[in-house]
Amino acid sequence: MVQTTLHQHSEAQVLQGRPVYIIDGARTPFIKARGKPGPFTPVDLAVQCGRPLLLRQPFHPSDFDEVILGCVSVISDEMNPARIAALRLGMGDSMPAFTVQINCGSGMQSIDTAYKYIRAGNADLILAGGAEALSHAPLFFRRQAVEWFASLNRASSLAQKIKSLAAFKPGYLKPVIGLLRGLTDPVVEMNMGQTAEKLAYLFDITRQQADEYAVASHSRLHRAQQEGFLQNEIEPAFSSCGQVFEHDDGVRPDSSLEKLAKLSPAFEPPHGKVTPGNSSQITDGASWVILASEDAVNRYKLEPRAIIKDSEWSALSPSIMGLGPVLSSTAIMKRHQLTLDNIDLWEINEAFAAQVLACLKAWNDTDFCKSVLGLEQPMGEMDQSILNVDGGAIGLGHPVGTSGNRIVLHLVNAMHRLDKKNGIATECIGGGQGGAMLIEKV
Ligand SMILES: CC(=O)SCCNC(=O)CCNC(=O)[C@H](O)C(C)(C)COP(=O)(O)OP(=O)(O)OC[C@H]1O[C@@H](n2cnc3c(N)ncnc32)[C@H](O)[C@@H]1OP(=O)(O)O
Repeated sequence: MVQTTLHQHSEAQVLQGRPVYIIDGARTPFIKARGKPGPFTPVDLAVQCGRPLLLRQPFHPSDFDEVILGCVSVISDEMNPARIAALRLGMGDSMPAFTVQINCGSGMQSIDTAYKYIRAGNADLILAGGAEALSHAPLFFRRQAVEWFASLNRASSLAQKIKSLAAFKPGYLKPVIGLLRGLTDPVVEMNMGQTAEKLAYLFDITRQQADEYAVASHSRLHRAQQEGFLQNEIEPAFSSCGQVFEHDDGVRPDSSLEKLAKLSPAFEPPHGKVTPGNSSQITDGASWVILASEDAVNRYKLEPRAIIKDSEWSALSPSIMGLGPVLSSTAIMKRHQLTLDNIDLWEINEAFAAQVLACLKAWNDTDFCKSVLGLEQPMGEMDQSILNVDGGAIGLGHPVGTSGNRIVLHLVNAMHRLDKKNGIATECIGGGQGGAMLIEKV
């Protein structure tokens, strides 16, 4: 049984303040990390999609009040990537900018921070994004190697230097892969894939169910690409050596249950259910959303696309972090007296197929809904035809600091295309948290 309880902010605390609108947004194509640093750093990616986004606005880039950017794996040449991106985007020396990090929630945290600033009257126009280049995740030396380098550095005489050099062991050169460390929770000592395995076990998700979900995810994304549903959110990215990236390149249109069934478990061999085929991919990408107050809308004659109605963050054991969307979305639904059926479209970030399916099962589980969510009745079954309608991170990839931003951007676009009134974008967060936003089409 899952041991956690829903902690909810009070209604009075969250439902006051000025309306906050989503005006526009753009992202790069998501580019699969292929075992070596990709062509773009996080700031490069943020600038690639930020430039065309800013150029099409009726106001000057310096008219923003603030830039907020989510980024998990900040590289050492780009400390505070938000500020570097703002400067490279021509927003001016006086543009304040800060970077937020809440693991996989970072790209949504930037939107939520902007939402709360504007709602409270502290700002009128904010550029909020996420940028991640997982292909650039660092390699570390192990501790013994760092100590050896330090002793070599300290050696002042020739004799000391020779002594230090003689102490070198070839094993010191074996790197520690920063990405693997970053995707492992240090408190429960489980990597993210193992947390999905735990949910598969707790909620009895079969390998076939996870694979079926993954096949559907690839096929929805492929259809969205073919039909041009993603064209109004993707801006091409141009590398310095002339490569042009126009499409998300992780999609495998030929995915089938037979092919996926052949893949070995990635995290709990030999019997685990989480494989490379039903996990989110390791990917580079960036996304931005522009948020504005009513004053800014009137001042610049903007056309709002959506209004942010509410947001919620929740926390639970890191070992079951994948249930974060259930907690945070339910808190919002309770506050607005909504049921699963009242939400027209859902974006649940696909960290793992088993994790998304566990969320759906949790909402339909009487004991879970009673003991964890404090509900008399289960929330019920979600209609999967309104969930991740154009695929998700299994096919697209999951640049961790960006995905939360992308799902909000995409939800708004999908609500307009399908003429749907409201939607929830939600995600699980490594370390044991969840984030959700309730969005309404304007
Ligand atoms: C809070 C959160 O959001 S937690 C989530 C955070 N993110 C993560 O934890 C990342 C999870 N994912 C991973 O760690 C990695 O993707 C792994 C370890 C599962 C797999 O890594 P890789 O082996 O590099 O995966 P890769 O995508 O290259 O697939 C390996 C092979 O599987 C096979 N494969 C994968 N997907 C498919 C598919 N849909 N159909 C057929 N074959 C497939 C292919 O043979 C592929 O090799 P190829 O690309 O040479 O053809």
